[in-house]
Amino acid sequence: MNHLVAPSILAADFANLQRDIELINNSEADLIHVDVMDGMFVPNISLGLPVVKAVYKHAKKPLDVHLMIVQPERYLKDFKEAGAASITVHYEACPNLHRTVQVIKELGCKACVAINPHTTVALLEDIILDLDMVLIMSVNPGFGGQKFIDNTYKKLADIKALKRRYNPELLIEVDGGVDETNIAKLIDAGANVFVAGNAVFASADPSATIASLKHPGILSRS
Ligand SMILES: O=C(CO)[C@@H](O)[C@H](O)COP(=O)(O)O
Ligand SMILES: [Co+2]
Repeated sequence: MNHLVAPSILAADFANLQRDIELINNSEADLIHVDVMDGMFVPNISLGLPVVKAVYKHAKKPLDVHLMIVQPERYLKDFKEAGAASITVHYEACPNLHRTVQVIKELGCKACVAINPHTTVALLEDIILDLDMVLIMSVNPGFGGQKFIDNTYKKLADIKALKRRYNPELLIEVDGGVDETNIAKLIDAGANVFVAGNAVFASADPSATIASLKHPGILSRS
């Protein structure tokens, strides 16, 4: 399949959020990545349900909601109602992960589990069959603009092997420090959904950057 690009609005201008949503709408982006942080699971607070609802009102692309919160099962229905097309919960935040994943699917959302850089891929073996997508964190969650962690490539090799064995349709998302310099190598390593925050919104021409993430190897800038 062709890979998907999901700009993260964490790096957007929150005072001009509608403008930045329209920018994504009119770009080659496939998804809109929404980072929800609670100041507990991660040392940062970002945005919550009212903002997700406001984004959904203007979004023409599916919302890929990444919950970096403790006990995310408390809010799954709320995020579905706020407009989430897919819901990502963290392995590290869910003691009853199987039940949490079933609830996400019963709500009609795509179910995704994220793992932090220190969490080994092997821990996903008994849940992978139930998932639509796995998110490999390539930075420690909590902040945009961090340096990509190279061990991600090893983790991609591991998740690719599990995917081949148990769930060939599984999507593999990479989140953190993705940009025009590493996306081609990440595609080669087996990832097919790419979150990009700073690479997009800190660039001079965000739409052109999205286009070049969508077509790596092709010079999309004139
Ligand atoms: O989930 C997170 C951070 O915790 C991400 O989605 C960031 O928003 C990605 O930002 P960049 O590393 O691409 O700037
Ligand atoms: Co994210």
